[in-house]
Amino acid sequence: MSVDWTGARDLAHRAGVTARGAAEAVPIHDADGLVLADPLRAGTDLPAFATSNVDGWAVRGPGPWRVVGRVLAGTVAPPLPVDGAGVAVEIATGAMVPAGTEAILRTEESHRDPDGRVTGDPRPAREWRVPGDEATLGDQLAPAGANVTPALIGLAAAAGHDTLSARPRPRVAVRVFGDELLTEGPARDGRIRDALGPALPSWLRRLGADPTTAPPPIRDTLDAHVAAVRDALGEADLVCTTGGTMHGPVDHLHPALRRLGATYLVDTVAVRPGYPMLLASVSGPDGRARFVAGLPGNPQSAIIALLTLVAPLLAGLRGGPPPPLGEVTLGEPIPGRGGDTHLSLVRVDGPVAWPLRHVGSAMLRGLSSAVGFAVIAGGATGRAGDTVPLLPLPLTPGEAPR
Ligand SMILES: Nc1nc2c(c(=O)[nH]1)N[C@H]1C(S)=C(S)[C@@H](COP(=O)(O)OP(=O)(O)OC[C@H]3O[C@@H](n4cnc5c(N)ncnc54)[C@H](O)[C@@H]3O)O[C@H]1N2
Ligand code: MOO
Repeated sequence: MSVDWTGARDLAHRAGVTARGAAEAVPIHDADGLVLADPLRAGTDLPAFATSNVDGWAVRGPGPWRVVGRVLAGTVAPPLPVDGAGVAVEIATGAMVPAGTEAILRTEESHRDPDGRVTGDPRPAREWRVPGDEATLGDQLAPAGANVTPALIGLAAAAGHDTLSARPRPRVAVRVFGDELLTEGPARDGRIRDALGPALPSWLRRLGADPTTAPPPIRDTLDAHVAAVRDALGEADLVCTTGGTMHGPVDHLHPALRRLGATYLVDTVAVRPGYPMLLASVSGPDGRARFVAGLPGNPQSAIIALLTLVAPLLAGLRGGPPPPLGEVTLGEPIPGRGGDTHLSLVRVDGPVAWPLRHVGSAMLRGLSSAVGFAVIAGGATGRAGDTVPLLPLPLTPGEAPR
């Protein structure tokens, strides 16, 4: 039974949330691209101690000030002594401000008298930071569910953390079905190049997964399919298969899933292209669910299945929200596909989306110059000027074709 396209995305995300593993303490150096499982809290006050913003003189009492020492960054500053006359210590940017400091005079705005004493007019504004200026111990710096970005890694380090609470990237195995597939050279003798095996790991990495290396295409026999999926389930949280989702003479995915005792979560989606996609779960040896995503063999349909089922599932497994949709205004009409959702490859120019050519489900040429798919809901038709959702391709900034 087909589910509608929005329902399929929701279902896949919820399946991921339900099956996600426990959070781990991941070293901050390995945490780039993960999702925070717990809020990030300040492990110290920031700054942790009163810290000079400038190179200069920390002074106490009236000037001219007698120099009584020097304090560099990385040391503990003794308090400034009380003296009838004024005293100063030379201070470096980043150094601890001695207790008793009343002002810091910048080096370039100070003078040394012939007797060595310091004179000058400190600026009225405080030239140092005090604990709590940026954060107080225990303050929430980022919520659970935040993406671990380079900026967040730096903040976590500054706030005293060696590890971050996150789930490791889901491991994904790819298995490509089809006796017609070549792994090198041009199409020949009725055979064509495997266009999915080489591309899927790169898409999967951009979706936050850790793809394992795909073996050569699997032979078109039921036994080979069962063995391939069983073997892949042993090494991964999710197995993405390609091809064999229909019921043709050598389409073996459904019988293989039956043999493996899989439970269907989604079996066909009311979307074009991509209709025969599926998502099933299999209980792993540890009792935790493992998943099989059946991506159709037509290459563009496979990418649609990846974005419809695999991306939300991975987001759920990683502890993140469902992947968000954008919004675009259609520059040209895009027909509907009857009761099915139509995903139409587009490029965008500002807020306006333009449909592309070469967008048949067996083609990849349109995909390679697209930023995503305009979503024309089932029963609707897209008119020029209509605002519709955009399903973006998971491209890193700067990668989007212009
Ligand atoms: N009688 C019907 N036939 C088909 C229907 C239908 O409704 N009734 N639906 C079509 C749709 S929609 C799709 S999509 C495909 C899905 O097919 P499968 O998932 O079973 O995939 P295959 O039959 O193995 O391959 C389809 C097509 O894609 C090529 N292919 C497969 N793998 C790759 C790859 N890794 N790289 C490049 N190209 C690949 C394969 O050679 C076929 O041309 O079914 C339609 N049929
Ligand atoms: O998924 Mo099929 O590509 O609708 O042609």
